[in-house]
Amino acid sequence: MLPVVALVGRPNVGKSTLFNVLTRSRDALVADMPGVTRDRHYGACHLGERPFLVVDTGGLSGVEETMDVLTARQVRLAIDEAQVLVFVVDARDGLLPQDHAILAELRRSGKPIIAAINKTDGLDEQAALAEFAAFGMASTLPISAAHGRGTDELLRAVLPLLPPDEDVAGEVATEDGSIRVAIVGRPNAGKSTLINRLLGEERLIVSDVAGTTRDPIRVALERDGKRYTLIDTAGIRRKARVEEAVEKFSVIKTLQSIAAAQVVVMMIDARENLADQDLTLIGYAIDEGRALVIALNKWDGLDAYQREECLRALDRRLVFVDWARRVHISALHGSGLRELMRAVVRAHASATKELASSDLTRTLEKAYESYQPPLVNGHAPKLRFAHPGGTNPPTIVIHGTRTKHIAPAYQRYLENFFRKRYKLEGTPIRIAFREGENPYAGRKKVLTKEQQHKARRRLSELIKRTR
Ligand SMILES: Nc1nc2c(ncn2[C@@H]2O[C@H](COP(=O)(O)OP(=O)(O)OP(=O)(O)O)[C@@H](O)[C@H]2O)c(=O)[nH]1
Ligand SMILES: Nc1nc2c(ncn2[C@@H]2O[C@H](COP(=O)(O)OP(=O)(O)OP(=O)(O)O)[C@@H](O)[C@H]2O)c(=O)[nH]1
Repeated sequence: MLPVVALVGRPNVGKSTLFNVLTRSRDALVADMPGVTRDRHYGACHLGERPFLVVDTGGLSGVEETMDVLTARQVRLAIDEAQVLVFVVDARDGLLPQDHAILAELRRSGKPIIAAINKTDGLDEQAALAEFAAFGMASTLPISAAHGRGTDELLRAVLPLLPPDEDVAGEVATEDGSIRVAIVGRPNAGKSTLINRLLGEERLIVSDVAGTTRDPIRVALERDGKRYTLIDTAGIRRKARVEEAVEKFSVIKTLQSIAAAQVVVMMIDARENLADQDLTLIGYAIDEGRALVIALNKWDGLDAYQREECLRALDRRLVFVDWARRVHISALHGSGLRELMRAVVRAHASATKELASSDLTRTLEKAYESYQPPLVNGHAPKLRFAHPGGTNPPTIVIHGTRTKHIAPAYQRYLENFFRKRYKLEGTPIRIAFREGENPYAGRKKVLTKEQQHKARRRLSELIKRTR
């Protein structure tokens, strides 16, 4: 499972800024729960050699009476869930009594703590550090989250503290050739019911009480000659009650399951409206490059009008994942499951499809010929070669000039072109542009068609050898 690093500190010390640097996200993943005063952010950090989940806890005030009790409890749960705590303080404010109170609390957890002294830009670093020496901590690092300074050092300090990678189920699953499937969705969407159905036995306990499935459970499944490893997760709780604390908890589990899977089955209760959380989860799965199938569950209880309304609403809100197959199922009665698993297999096949350089380049040429990117200062960006950059998700590396100026709309056009050509259903596609790394770079000479062809072949051989 992805290890978890929690950012904790007073409000306004720069946790969100640091979070954005670590996750490189423009739009942080916000788990918005009704009745929760402060949102928490979750995101994956892929900067080091090992990815981890970052949780921006939203802040402890250190003064119990003045703060929302619920918020404090959620921060504590994040602390419980994390393997490493990054304690963020503000060098400009100096050391405040609240900082001491928060640190005392972090220490009670017994987890490794790194103190990040933020906003040291424009300050004398040594003087800033000296003040916080009173913490008596081994790992105290000056950073400037806003300027991205010191964050590499922070990563270097965090990585050795992460638990060893023990995603055994994941490895075994890869070895035995099974498809790792995460079944995610809000509480009561029917995740456990679906798994029980697929397995044909009451292996998991299903209950009407939201929140019966606490931990990710992995189960092997063989069906129609295909092998799967199913990952069931706790749903994201919505009840504004005592269990709310557990709600936040499970966001982490859900994200860990998505990270461990190859295909995500997003379960949506067709009797309920699509919630922002559903979209948030889909967005996270796409960001992580996971293949995706959308299962509209509880289709059994709907009349024709309700079905139509449901589909219309989905069409409107899920345009950004129009490549993901939607399957209507009834986990309870077992209908639609064959189609669901077929969609999973197809999505997995697309996500892991091997694409050939020569063919990719030909497709790129076709795409470029039929529609060219708009001119930049009177020059058209040139796209010359394409080669595969990896699978799950399929990644296509395109070499050319002025690629920095290619608009997102054109990138989407290319994505769609490649998607159609290779029939990539159910998986996101990544396109990466590279400047000046092609064999023509620096050459003035205009090559003939035949020379171009030769050079392209040489390039693809080179790529094959270096991969
Ligand atoms: N000078 C300077 N300002 C910073 C730095 N990091 C963050 N800030 C500023 O500090 C303010 C608070 O930053 P946030 O990232 O929102 O702080 P936070 O801890 O997430 O705050 P809460 O969301 O209230 O808990 C913003 O105005 C940031 O621009 C830094 O490295 N240097
Ligand atoms: N009518 C109908 N009810 C269903 C269907 N699938 C599940 N349910 C019911 O929905 C309720 C919740 O199902 P669960 O499988 O426990 O849902 P879950 O997503 O695992 O829920 P959590 O454990 O809270 O995360 C149960 O009462 C199920 O019987 C379905 O296809 N049709």
